[in-house]
This record gives sequence, structure tokens and C-alpha cells, in this order.
Amino acid sequence: MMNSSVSVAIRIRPQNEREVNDVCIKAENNKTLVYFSEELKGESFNFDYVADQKTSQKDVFTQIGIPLVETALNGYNSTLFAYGQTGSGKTFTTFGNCDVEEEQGIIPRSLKYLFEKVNTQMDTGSGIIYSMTCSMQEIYNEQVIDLIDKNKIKTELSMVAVSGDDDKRKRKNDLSNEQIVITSWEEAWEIIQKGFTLRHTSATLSNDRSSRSHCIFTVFISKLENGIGKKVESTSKLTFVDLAGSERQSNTGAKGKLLKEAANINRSLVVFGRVIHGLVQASTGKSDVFIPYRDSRLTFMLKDSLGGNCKTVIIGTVSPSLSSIKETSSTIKFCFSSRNIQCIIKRNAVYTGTPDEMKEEIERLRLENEQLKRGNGIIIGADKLEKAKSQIRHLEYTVFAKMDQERILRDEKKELEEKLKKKDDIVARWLQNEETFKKTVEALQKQILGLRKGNSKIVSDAMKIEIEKWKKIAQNNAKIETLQLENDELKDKIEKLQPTEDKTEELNRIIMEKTDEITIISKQLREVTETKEELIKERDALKLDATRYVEKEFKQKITDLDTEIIEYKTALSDREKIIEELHLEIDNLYKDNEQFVIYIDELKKALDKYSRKSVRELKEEVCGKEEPPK
Ligand SMILES: Nc1ncnc2c1ncn2[C@@H]1O[C@H](COP(=O)(O)OP(=O)(O)OP(=O)(O)O)[C@@H](O)[C@H]1O
Repeated sequence: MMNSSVSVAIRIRPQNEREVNDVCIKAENNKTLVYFSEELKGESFNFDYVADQKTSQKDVFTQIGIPLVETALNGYNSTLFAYGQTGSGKTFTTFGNCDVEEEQGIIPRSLKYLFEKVNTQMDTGSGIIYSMTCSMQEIYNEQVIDLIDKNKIKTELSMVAVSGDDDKRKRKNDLSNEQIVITSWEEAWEIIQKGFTLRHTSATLSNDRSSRSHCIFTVFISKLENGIGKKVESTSKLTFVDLAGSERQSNTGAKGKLLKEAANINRSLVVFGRVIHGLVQASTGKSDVFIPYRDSRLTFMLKDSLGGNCKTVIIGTVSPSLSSIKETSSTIKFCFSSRNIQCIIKRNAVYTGTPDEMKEEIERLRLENEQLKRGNGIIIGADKLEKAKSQIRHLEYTVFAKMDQERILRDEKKELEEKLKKKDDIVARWLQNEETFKKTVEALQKQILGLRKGNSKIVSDAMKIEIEKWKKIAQNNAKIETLQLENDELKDKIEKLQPTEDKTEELNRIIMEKTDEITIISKQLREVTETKEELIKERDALKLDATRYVEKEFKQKITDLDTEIIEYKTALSDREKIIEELHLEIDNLYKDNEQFVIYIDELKKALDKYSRKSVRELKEEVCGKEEPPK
């Protein structure tokens, strides 16, 4: 058994595109964060661990996940809570992005680590055997929904009265949900992914995929250590809680279903806050502190993880932006105060062996103890000393556990006593009512008897008493008088409105007149309807004529157009013929032209020839050779 305070970490997420670049907090180192906004400038807070915008998922796991898994493997219960405003990174930190390895969150990494350790221990032949199961649930609108078996909706958790055995109740709560055996981290991860798709989420103004429920994933670890002559069986739980985010309606724009979800989320977070506050008070030594575990499903289910037998870690996720300073500082304050919670945690182990072996072991321990007390300084091996120490711790454990149990039982007894007192009050009131009722029944029976016997005296006496009683009340009560006056006035008015005989006749006459009028109007209406029908018929006939006429015209036009087209075609072919003839003529002209050119050339040549001849030759040519004179 050991004292353990709640470990608290803060993770500052990077800014998103919706936020302007005005930051209000920063991590000074990996244990301190500091404000540098106007109002809170310089204020700083220390935590067990502070991760900033640049811290990787792996580093967060190393700081938070590994110690949690180690604690669970050593037989102690351990729980991680992710707490913070909506959109601040709780789901990213716990589950992360399944598809990208670097973005996987604490849960998948812890499962990998857990199975690696377990397999190594079992493979080395140490005689240690592990078996593991897991469960996954969500609390949505105060309903517990099993994410492993969607059809199971648990509106009522087994809030059974406890008969002194706290462990029995714990087991009952655990077993009331589906647990699946897991033999590898891949199997566990598949279950998570399936459960994750069933979880209630919605898009809001501040987060595209906002969780609308608290999600609880638990690994139940059973460990059997087979030593010589004795066995140690231990069981522990490793729980991860991704809380739904607190939100302000003005920021998320929630309406309708979203608003109802937000109201339930905020309500259960308020109870969560009150439980933490109560635990802080109790840890500072204040007695008689009431812890309201039963005020919400979340705190009731996780009672063990909050101030019970559990190593608890809270990681508060925050946005660094100035626009979220209110939510961020509320998360920081909440987390800071949670650091004061003290829990007593014990190893859930049972030692078994034959009675003789156990007796022997106790005797040996007793002797060792005595010698140590006497300071005999006997030399024993370091391993034996360690063993003895752990046995002593175990004994101390049992005592504290008993005290713890006693405290819980005392609380429960007190609660039951209060309930009993309330029930007593109700019974007393009923008894009183019963008395009055009996008296009334008796009086009525007397009246009935009186009536049966014709003894009106008893009845009238009873009536007189009743009238007197009311008179007294009326005298003492001015309001009743006013009401009586109003009543009388109303009665007058109603009387005045009663139809006299004359009025009845007048009314009958008016009714007759109106009936006649109605008959005339009905007739007119019928006529109008008939005329309307005729007109509709005429209109339809005209429409038909018009259609036919248009059709005929249309057909004629088409025929005319066809004729025109034929004429055009004929004219076109005529033209084509003419064009062809013209082409022929042109060709002939070209040919003539060519002939003409040749002829001109010849003429030219002849001309040249002629121009070179002498006049005499020309004369001879033209006139013939002159005969010499005889
Ligand atoms: N440390 C981080 N690094 C990178 N991205 C982050 C980090 N923290 C959160 N985010 C991103 O911010 C967005 C909101 O984160 P997440 O859904 O985890 O918020 P939440 O606190 O679970 O919100 P809600 O309460 O509405 O479910 C997501 O897109 C997530 O990927």
C-alpha cells in the first residue's frame, strides 16, 4: 500500500487556422507554464509535466503512457483522464490519428508497449502468465452505451446496495459491460477502431469532429506468478478516459440536439469538478467531506479511479490562443488544484499456497522481523530483505484497506441513514393523511347512514357546520368576497344574455330570412357554376378548332415550302448548266486567244521581213517584175 498523489500534466496544442496568431500561454520548460497575456502576465504554474505545441505524440506517451502501463503491470490500477475545453486536443492526445504512425496517441502506443512487455516476460520462462480482456463504453446523455456491443444500452448501472463487500460491487460493475479477450495489441486496436466509429461525434463551430460523449477504454490484466510453494495472483485495470469537452454555446453555435448534448456534457463535468474539489478538501485533512460520486454516471462509474485505489493521471489539454483564455485558465486552475488529491493505492494481489507452506513462510518472516527489530544485524540476502519488506508492506496494506473499506462503509451507512430518515418522514406524512382520510370517511358514512334512515337532522347538522365553516372563511377573506361579487355580476350578465320569448321569435324570423337568402345564393351559385362549365366547354372547343386551323395552315405552309424548294433546286441546276456553258465558252475564248497571238506573231514576223526588203522588191512583189523597155 502506498500514498500516491494524482499526477497532472498539461498539453498545449498548436493553433489552428480558425485562430488568429495571438498566444496567451507558453511552456517555460517541461514542468512550468507561464501566462503572457495582459491581465495574467507572468503568472506561472508548475505541473508534473508540460508539453508544448511542438511536443510529439511519442514524447507525451513516454512521459505519461509508460508509467501508467508499468503501474498496471505491477498489479496496481491506473487511469488516465483527458480533460479540457472542446477542440483542445483530448481525443488527439488519447486516441490520436490511427492511420498515421507518428500521430498515434497514448492508447495505441500503450497497448503496443503493454503487449511487448507481457510477451517478453512470458517468453523468458519466468513462470508468469498473463491474461487480458478489454471493454469500451461511452456515456452519452447520461446513458452508458457499450461500444463493443452497440445493442446494449444501459440506462441503469447496477447501483446495487452493497452488503459490506466493496469488491463484489466493483466486479459487478466491471462485468456489467462486454469484455473481450485480447491477445495482441492489433486485436485491441481493431476493437478500439470499431468502437470509435460507433462513438457519438458531431461537427461544431469549434471542432469538425467533436466528441459528444465521455469514452472509457479499459484493459483488465490478470497476472499469475507461479513461485515454488506459493502462487501470487494479481489483477489490475488500465483505464483511459477521453472526456467530452466543456463548451460555451456562443463558441460552438450548438442548437437543438447539440445543445442538449452540451448541457449533459457540462452537467456531468460540473459533477466531475465537484468530486475533484471534494477529494482535494479530504486530502487536506478536512473531515466529513461529502464526495458526490452518485450525482453523475461518469463519477459513479469511475469512483475507483477518482480518489480510490488507483494511480490517477490527469492531462489537461488547452489552446494557446488569447480567444480561449477563459477556458484555458479554467482548465489550468482545475488541473492545478487536482494535484493535491492523495490516494492510497494497493496491489490487488492474493498469495496462495498449502496451509503448511504459508505457516512456514509466516514463521520465517516473524523470526526475521524479530531479529531485525532487535538489531541483531543478521546478514540476510538483499532479495530476502526486499521480500520481507514487501510482506510488511502487504500487511500494512491490508490494515489500510480495511480502514478504507470501513470509511466507505461509514459513508454508505450515513447515506442509508439519511435515506431512511427521509422515508420515515414520508411514512409519517402518510400516517397523518390516513388519519384525516379516516375521519372524512367516517363523517361521510354517518351522512349516508342518516340519509338512509331518513334522518335528515344529522345531514343538516353536518351541512350547517360546513356552511358555518365557509362563512367564517368568507368573512376572514376579502378576496373571497370580491370573487363572490364578481361571481354575482357574471351571473347577472349571463341572465341578461338569456333569450326571452320575444327574442326567440325574432331569432326564428332572422333564421328563416337567412335560410331563404342561403337558398337564393345557392341557386345563383349553381347557375354560375353551370355557366362556368359551359364557358369552359366552349373554350375547349375553340382551342380544338384553333389547333386544327393552325395544323392545316402549317401543313399548307410545309407543302408551299416543299414546292419552293423544288423550284429553287431546278433553278439551281439551270444555273449550274449555264455556268458550265460559260466555262466552256471561256475555254474556247482562251483557245481563240492563243490562236490570235500566234497569228499576230506571224504577222509581226512577216512585217519585219517586209520592212527589210527594198522598195523595188516590194514593187516587184506587188506589181510583178517590170518588163525591160523594148
Ligand atoms: N497536439 C496537437 N497537434 C496537432 N494537432 C492537434 C493537436 N491537438 C489537437 N489537434 C487537432 O485539433 C483538432 C481538435 O482536437 P480533438 O478532436 O482532439 O479535440 P477534443 O478536445 O477531443 O475536442 P472535443 O471535446 O470537441 O471532442 C483536431 O483536428 C486535432 O487533430
